[in-house]
Amino acid sequence: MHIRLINPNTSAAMTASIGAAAQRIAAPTTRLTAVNPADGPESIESHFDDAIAAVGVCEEILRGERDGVDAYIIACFGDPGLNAARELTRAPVIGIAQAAFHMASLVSTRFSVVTTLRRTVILAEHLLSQYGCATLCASVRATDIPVLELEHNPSACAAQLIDQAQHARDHDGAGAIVLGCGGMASFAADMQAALGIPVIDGVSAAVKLAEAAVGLGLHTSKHGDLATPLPKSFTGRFAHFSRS
Ligand SMILES: O=C(O)C[C@H]1NC(=O)NC1=O
Repeated sequence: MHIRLINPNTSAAMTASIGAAAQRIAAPTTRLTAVNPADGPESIESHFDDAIAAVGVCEEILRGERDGVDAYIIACFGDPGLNAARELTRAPVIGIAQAAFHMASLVSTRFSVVTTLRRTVILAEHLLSQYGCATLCASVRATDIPVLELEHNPSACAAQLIDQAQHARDHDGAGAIVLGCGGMASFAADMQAALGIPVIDGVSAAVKLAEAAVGLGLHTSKHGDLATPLPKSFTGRFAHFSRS
């Protein structure tokens, strides 16, 4: 099967690290390709960034349809454009936040999210509610690490992530930790060894869930709200989205 990872930000270095993390966990028979839009935010750390990034996600889905992709992963913790992307394909589309929350719920009764900037906490809280996981989440803790700092200064970032995860484990009642960024994938194994509790990276969780969905012969439902969008004209910079 062919799984396409879409890093919705335009950081090529983060796309490469996401692809490498996915490759470490994918089945030998799974072909992985990792891409990012040419246009859009270099990192996604706000509602505005999220909205702009969703357009690039949809463009990458349309490219993937031409490439015969079997499943897609939206490798940004805000899951930008997730349901819009699902309208554009019959293939499963897995968001790393949704994947991580559900994977954490299989190995703990309460988990905490450790994420980047404080202002993104509400994005995670909105997704927890949207996915029906809010009652399973003990806390969402911010490290105030800017997303791209994960690439630039990993050792300092690892220390801050561990510190917040230890507080979540010792004071919030978390039995597991969800990493709140696609760029944190490479930290999961060391953090799990240091903390002694499950640490879930959404990229890895999404790869295994995508493999499972394809293996089960599941497709995105085209009945109701995720049906292919109705034919309509788009103008100007979005003209390429027009469908007859
Ligand atoms: O929401 C965040 O802070 C993390 C999110 N932003 C990004 O550019 N990739 C991510 O996974």
